[in-house]
Amino acid sequence: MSLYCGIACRRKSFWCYRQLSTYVTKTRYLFELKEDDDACKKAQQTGAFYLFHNLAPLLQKSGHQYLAPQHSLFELERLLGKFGQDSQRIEDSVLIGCSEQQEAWFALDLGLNSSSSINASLQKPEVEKELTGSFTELRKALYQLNVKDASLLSTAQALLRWHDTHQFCSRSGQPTKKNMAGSKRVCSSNQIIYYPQMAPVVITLVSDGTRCLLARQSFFPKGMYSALAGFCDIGESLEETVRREVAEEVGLEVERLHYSASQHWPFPNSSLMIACHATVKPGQTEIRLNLRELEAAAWFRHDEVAIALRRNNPYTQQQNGAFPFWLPPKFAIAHQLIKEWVEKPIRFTLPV
Ligand SMILES: NC(=O)c1ccc[n+]([C@@H]2O[C@H](COP(=O)([O-])OP(=O)(O)OC[C@H]3O[C@@H](n4cnc5c(N)ncnc54)[C@H](O)[C@@H]3O)[C@@H](O)[C@H]2O)c1
Ligand SMILES: [Mg+2]
Repeated sequence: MSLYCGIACRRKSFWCYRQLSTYVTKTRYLFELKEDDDACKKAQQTGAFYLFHNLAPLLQKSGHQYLAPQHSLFELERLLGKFGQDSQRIEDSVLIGCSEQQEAWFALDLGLNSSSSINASLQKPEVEKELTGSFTELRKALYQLNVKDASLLSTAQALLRWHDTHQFCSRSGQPTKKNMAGSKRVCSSNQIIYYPQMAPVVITLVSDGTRCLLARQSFFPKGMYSALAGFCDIGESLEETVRREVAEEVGLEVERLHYSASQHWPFPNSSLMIACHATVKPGQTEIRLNLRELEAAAWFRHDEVAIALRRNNPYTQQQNGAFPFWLPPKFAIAHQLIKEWVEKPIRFTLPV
């Protein structure tokens, strides 16, 4: 950014935004709303609100799809008034993004206990009737939302859950207060700042060159297999987590690693999934299953996996009572990782 633009920015003139790309302008606008409560409150005037009830988003069915309706501040104030709630409750909303035209997007949960208003939570059936929608479990609806809404509602649910479970300071026990945007909470007595956290999880597709290793946990739907996954322990690098988790879960030693992609995964809490491919030492492919962690694990041939990728889950039981194996849905990073292995040879770069 040129000096002139830098000086102009300090005067917050429009000119400096004109030189920046839309994405940079949008990112800086969101940064400003997180840092400046007054700017964030002002943005609510022209913003759009996504509503939740006990972490379930308000959705409307449209054919096989779900739509996520937005509500203006005026509509929200009218709704709260209709149910005898003061508009103070809107202070519980969290900033979750904005449009390219800098229309800020917020999420507000009408079912969780409010820390800003004395009123009780709103009753779900009445609100659903008024808004002609239904508060739907996100995990069920995720398959039928468009990519933008799925990502936005996942972020919103994670942030709303985080605020609901971090109402008090873990050191003083005193109440914490969120800033207008909901990007942090501060302890009212010792000023400790708490930031929303995601737990890093590695998800690894281990291969021996021709086959890949898939596993299932006992609570997986019948027949579903996925890549190995595990939370990073404190102090570990990602490479160390991959090595440990594969050794822990299937008793194998990985030797090379290739980073693939990452994904925010809101279930059951907020995880940051970091997806990698890994290879095992040739000839050292005997699986020694850790039954504490997994129900089953096996090597699968390329052709078997390619067929399973095309199978819609959940697959119906066969005559012999078996469930042919199937894979996580397309929006799960496990599916993308497995699809990547099927479709193109992986160039392993990192030694583990
Ligand atoms: N998006 C996807 O494609 C995909 C695929 C597989 C798993 N996952 C997710 O990855 C996560 C980890 O999978 P896993 O269960 O095999 O992990 P895992 O193998 O580490 O086993 C889970 C255990 O890890 C311990 N643990 C350590 N840190 C934890 C933390 N921060 N939160 C919760 N438990 C913690 C707990 O004892 C827990 O029982 C799960 O939340 C799962 O939903 C996502
Ligand atoms: Mg695991």
